[in-house]
Amino acid sequence: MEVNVGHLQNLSIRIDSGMFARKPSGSVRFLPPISKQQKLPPVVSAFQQPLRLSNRCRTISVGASCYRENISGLALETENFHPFDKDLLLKNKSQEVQPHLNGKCIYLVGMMGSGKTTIGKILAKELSYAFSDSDTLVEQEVGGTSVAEIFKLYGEDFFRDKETEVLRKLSSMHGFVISTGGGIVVRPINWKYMQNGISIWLDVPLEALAKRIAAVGTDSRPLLHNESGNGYTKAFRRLSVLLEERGDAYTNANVKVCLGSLAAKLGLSDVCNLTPEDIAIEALVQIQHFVEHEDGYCTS
Ligand SMILES: Nc1ncnc2c1ncn2[C@@H]1O[C@H](COP(=O)(O)OP(=O)(O)O)[C@@H](O)[C@H]1O
Ligand SMILES: O=C(O)C1=C[C@@H](OP(=O)(O)O)[C@@H](O)[C@H](O)C1
Repeated sequence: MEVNVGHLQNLSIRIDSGMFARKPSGSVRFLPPISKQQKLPPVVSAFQQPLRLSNRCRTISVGASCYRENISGLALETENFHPFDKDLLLKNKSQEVQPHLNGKCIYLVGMMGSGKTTIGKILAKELSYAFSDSDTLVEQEVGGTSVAEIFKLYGEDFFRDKETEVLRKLSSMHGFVISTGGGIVVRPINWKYMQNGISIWLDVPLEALAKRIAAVGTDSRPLLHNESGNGYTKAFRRLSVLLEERGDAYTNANVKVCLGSLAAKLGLSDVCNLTPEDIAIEALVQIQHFVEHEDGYCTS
């Protein structure tokens, strides 16, 4: 069997079945010569699996998951198989990155609805870290009062003070992935606390943010109240203003995961087609780059 596997930027390769070693699980691994010949670093796995119809799955005949610099993986061609084994890629990348973190906390920053909680939970699980959410910690500090109630009863400044206090406490911790509130970036002192860990900005286009928020409603997000119009329009309008105010602050993060660029890299026309796993893998790739520069270690 011979198949075409993908286009990694300008690179197009052909792989034939003689280069595969089959594993009992049904997945196959590339034998070493392929990476040497093609100067491709670790091609993590290739596999075949039965047709699964889902709007997140393209159907192809062979899946290959590979990693090359900041290209997380891709495969194309013919019929009936999932593009690549994201779970395996996620696991391998986490295992590669984890020892170099030295227990440093990971802070996810980004606008409301950017996926900090969703991606944070995946990263925590894969890195064997604990997961925490600064909004939840603030709520606990205020005797179990919800963020929306805190805003209503005590105002935003009170909330921000509590948020900073929570971050100060977290800054002495290890082994946590922390999903922060979208506005945490506005106070410079908060960046000082986050400097003890690695901060990751999830940069998501406004349209996608507004869609996600419209789908879940704005009840828990007081800064999105007081707007007229339907859910999407309300969220879009308010988020535009907030992004205008905060856009620069997010760029302080150590690492940026830009969903627009990631979708383009994976050949997807819309960021809405990116799965949380795609985004988590990209976050790990970018963390790895950051740690490499910081520590001078190299994985390839
Ligand atoms: N990659 C994604 N694709 C589609 N929906 C997502 C994605 N990431 C998060 N969501 C959804 O968007 C909403 C907001 O996500 P969440 O993780 O709570 O964001 P944040 O913590 O940044 O406010 C949730 O309903 C979540 O299920
Ligand atoms: O952007 C903001 O200022 C806020 C974001 C919210 O957190 P999420 O980003 O988790 O929704 C929460 O902290 C509060 O409603 C204020």
